[in-house]
Amino acid sequence: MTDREDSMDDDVFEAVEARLEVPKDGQRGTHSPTGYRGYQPSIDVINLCNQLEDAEVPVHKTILLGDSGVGKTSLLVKFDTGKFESSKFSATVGIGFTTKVVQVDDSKVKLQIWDTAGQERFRCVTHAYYRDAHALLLLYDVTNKKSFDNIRAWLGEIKDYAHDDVVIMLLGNKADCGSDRAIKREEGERLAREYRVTFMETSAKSGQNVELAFHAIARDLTSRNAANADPQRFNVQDYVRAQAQHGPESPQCAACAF
Ligand SMILES: Nc1nc2c(ncn2[C@@H]2O[C@H](COP(=O)(O)OP(=O)(O)OP(=O)(O)O)[C@@H](O)[C@H]2O)c(=O)[nH]1
Repeated sequence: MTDREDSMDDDVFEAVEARLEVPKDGQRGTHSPTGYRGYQPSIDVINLCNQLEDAEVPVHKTILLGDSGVGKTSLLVKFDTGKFESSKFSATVGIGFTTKVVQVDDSKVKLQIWDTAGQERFRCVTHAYYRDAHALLLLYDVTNKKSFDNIRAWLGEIKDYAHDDVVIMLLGNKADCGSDRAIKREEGERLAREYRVTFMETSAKSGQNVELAFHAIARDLTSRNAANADPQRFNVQDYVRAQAQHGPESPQCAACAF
């Protein structure tokens, strides 16, 4: 997972990194007398190769949604960089994206992940992006009851603005906040069951289930694209349950699916 494209300019959404190693100081290797051993292509050739390679990787648009402060940006940053910065809370303004390449079995899948502003005043901007979304990660904060109560309203908006077949995953974030917890895991499970969406608790701080959430989405979207070719269709809920049981994370961190 080395390729990142971004539309934001803070330290998280950095510039694109070249995936092929570019010679230092712009120096190029020279032709070897016995062939091309040691030859280094120019940066233009490297960029062209990257573009051609990119064109073959399917892109899935995924959007992070939920009230302001639930941890959408933090979750994305954790997935993208592995870092969490608790001291830094500046509300997202508008919308921006970053791109991550995820390995699904033998193939690569590109998740174009859009981070939206949770604040009400940006809703009309973000609605426009729902329409062509393939997947939606809907977050609430397990320490904030209001953010949980608002999930029904978010699901209503999704019904109004997104495609009927959009993949939805409900995430109860900040699962690391033991004593401050206001919403039990069972309440999240119940809500997810009611709306027939996959559910798990996450923590952008500890990293709990962060990789699993995005990888499950990538797998589900890949299998939906290949649905005609694969009669044994992938079931995201079974996958999440199996990963939670046998994955590297502890039982308390388990994900649930319905
Ligand atoms: N303890 C803990 N704090 C978290 C977690 N995720 C986010 N936070 C903190 O919660 C605050 C809000 O996080 P953001 O990621 O900015 O929230 P957001 O949903 O992107 O907010 P908007 O941009 O306004 O929509 C920050 O202070 C984060 O450090 C988590 O998993 N655990």
